Amino acid sequence: MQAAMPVITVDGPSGSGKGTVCRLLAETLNWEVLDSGAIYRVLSLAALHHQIATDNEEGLVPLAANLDVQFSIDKETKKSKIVLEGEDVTNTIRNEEVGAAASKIAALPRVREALLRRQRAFRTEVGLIADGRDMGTVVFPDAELKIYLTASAEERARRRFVELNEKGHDVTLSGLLEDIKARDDRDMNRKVAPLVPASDAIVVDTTEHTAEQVFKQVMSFIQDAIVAGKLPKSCLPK
Ligand SMILES: Nc1ncnc2c1ncn2[C@@H]1O[C@H](COP(=O)(O)OP(=O)(O)OP(=O)(O)O)[C@@H](O)[C@H]1O
Ligand SMILES: Nc1ccn([C@H]2C[C@H](O)[C@@H](COP(=O)(O)O)O2)c(=O)n1
Repeated sequence: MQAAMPVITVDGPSGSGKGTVCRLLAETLNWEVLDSGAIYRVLSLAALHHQIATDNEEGLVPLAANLDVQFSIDKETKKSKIVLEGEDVTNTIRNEEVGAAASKIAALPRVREALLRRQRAFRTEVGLIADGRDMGTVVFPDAELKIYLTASAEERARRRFVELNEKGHDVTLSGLLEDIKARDDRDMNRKVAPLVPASDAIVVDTTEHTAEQVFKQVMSFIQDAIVAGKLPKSCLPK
């Protein structure tokens, strides 16, 4: 039987820099990425399209189990592309309303259960970088390396403010801080798979560090894991 491919999990609250670090890691190691938040976001958009409320677990479970979504990498731009029921939703799923709805849907135990197999299926031919909230605790408890990124809520709101301002969105820092705190509260205090560091995760507070510094730090943890025999030396670029 073929051995399971190695997994590095990167969990943490919204705006802690998971997506940024995961993209850099995947490029460097030439591994696949599972953006599990995108799956919850796509489901919340599908629920909106099908007029299913975010607290209607009965209605959401079959939608989650049969979600017609494709994740791919655009060959020219090298950016990820997400198609839901034939519609390109790559940008639509990134807005704050969809994020908040995703966080509500994600609190429903049977919805999470229905999405488990789809997430685990990302562990295929090469190594996997898994980005989310419960990657190290529930989805890949046997991951070779687990990272938990965090940062103060104020810094995370500031980062989001800069990002959305650059994209021309009309947002306020105080509004974003409120949204981030509400999302933290829901994600950290739900009954199933709450956002907590796995007991064997390395916790990195990124508040005072640039994305490049955080990436370098995580690369040093990968080096340590190789020395400890947890990750194969072949995972590093020649
Ligand atoms: N260490 C950092 N310092 C400053 N800005 C950062 C840092 N890491 C990421 N950013 C910026 O902060 C914003 C949020 O980062 P990112 O999307 O990677 O966070 P995330 O944890 O994946 O959030 P979410 O869970 O909501 O998807 C982006 O604009 C990104 O460029
Ligand atoms: N593994 C995951 C990933 C995401 N969620 C939920 C909770 C988040 O607030 C929401 C959106 O995630 P984001 O794209 O901002 O990372 O989805 C979860 O519960 N478990």
